[in-house]
Amino acid sequence: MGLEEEIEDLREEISNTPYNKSTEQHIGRLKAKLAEKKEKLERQSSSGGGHGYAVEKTGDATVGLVGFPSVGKSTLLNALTNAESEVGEYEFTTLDVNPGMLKYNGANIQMLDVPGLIEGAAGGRGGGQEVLSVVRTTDLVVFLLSVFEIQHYDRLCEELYANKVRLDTSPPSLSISKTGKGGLRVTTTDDVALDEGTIKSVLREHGYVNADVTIRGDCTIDELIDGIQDNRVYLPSIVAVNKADLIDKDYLPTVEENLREHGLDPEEVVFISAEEERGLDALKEKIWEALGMIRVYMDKPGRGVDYEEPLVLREGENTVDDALRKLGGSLDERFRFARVTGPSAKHDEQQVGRDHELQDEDVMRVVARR
Ligand SMILES: Nc1nc2c(ncn2[C@@H]2O[C@H](COP(=O)(O)OP(=O)(O)OP(=O)(O)O)[C@@H](O)[C@H]2O)c(=O)[nH]1
Repeated sequence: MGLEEEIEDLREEISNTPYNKSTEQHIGRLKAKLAEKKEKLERQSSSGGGHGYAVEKTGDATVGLVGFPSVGKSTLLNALTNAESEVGEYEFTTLDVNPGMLKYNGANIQMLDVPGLIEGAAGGRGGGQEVLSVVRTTDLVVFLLSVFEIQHYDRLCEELYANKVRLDTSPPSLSISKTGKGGLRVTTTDDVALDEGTIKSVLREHGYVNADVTIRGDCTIDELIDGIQDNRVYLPSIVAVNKADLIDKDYLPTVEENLREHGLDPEEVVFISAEEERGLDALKEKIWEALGMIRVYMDKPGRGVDYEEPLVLREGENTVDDALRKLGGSLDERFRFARVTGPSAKHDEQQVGRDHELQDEDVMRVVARR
């Protein structure tokens, strides 16, 4: 039996087995087997080369624009990114991915129009796999849906999931250290609902015989497998609904209902018209927030505060130390302390060290040795 057939058989068995406490361990083993075989198949099919796009990332962050053909991706990209702006030199192995630079709040946000994300893309048909691999390198996924085709959202999510992109969730807290003997020793926090037997059988299918394993926080079998295989990408996502100009007020409740049916909150999506350039400010703001971007205005000796070109940081990389690294030059070595005024400061001109976490719209002056 070939790998593909084995995968099909496993899929069928999983879907035919009811999930309950008594079958959990069995399902765990099947799912782990399936995941391993899928990995193997992927390794085989990718060994022919030609995999992956070379996308040169540039700017403060990169956004992948994902949607079905003709939803208006190119129109939106043109509307959001300034054609005159310096887009820079990009090296693409093909021209299928169109880059553009969105300038917002002083930040340069690289936008990649990712076309060709079509049915079966994650299965490797139609070259979609390479395109999907571009999405894995971005910092944020922006789904673009047509106001008439909200249902496409499910399909897009499935394609990304199959390509190991996990949206709006974090990896399971899992640590595995191999030991020489003693079998599998599993420690979990109280909130972990998975059975120890299930956890062990999933680990065994992945080749672990002797190991100390700790899991903190509840997770599903699939999330556990994600954590063990350790090659998933975790990204935030937002949804924009395009062609809003084509509907009138009476149709809006229908769209909202469709959104809810597909697990989307109408309050959270951004309605836009790329063609008429409406709703774009709200979309830019949403992108900014989802990327967790932070502006720091530098107070430069003798030149005052530069409000035009802030230093742009991201949440999680927003300490004074991160700022120094991004500023470059010798400032890092000569740093003595910084003075910060703004949201992160207890008072104006607060003296802070390298560990201080900056917030959006702080003003910072670096005091350095000469
Ligand atoms: N009415 C209306 N039409 C739009 C809007 N945005 C895009 N269109 C139209 O929809 C069609 C497809 O737009 P594109 O921007 O080429 O779509 P795309 O997603 O880039 O399509 P592919 O290149 O096939 O992936 C064009 O005829 C656009 O003029 C919109 O907001 N309102």
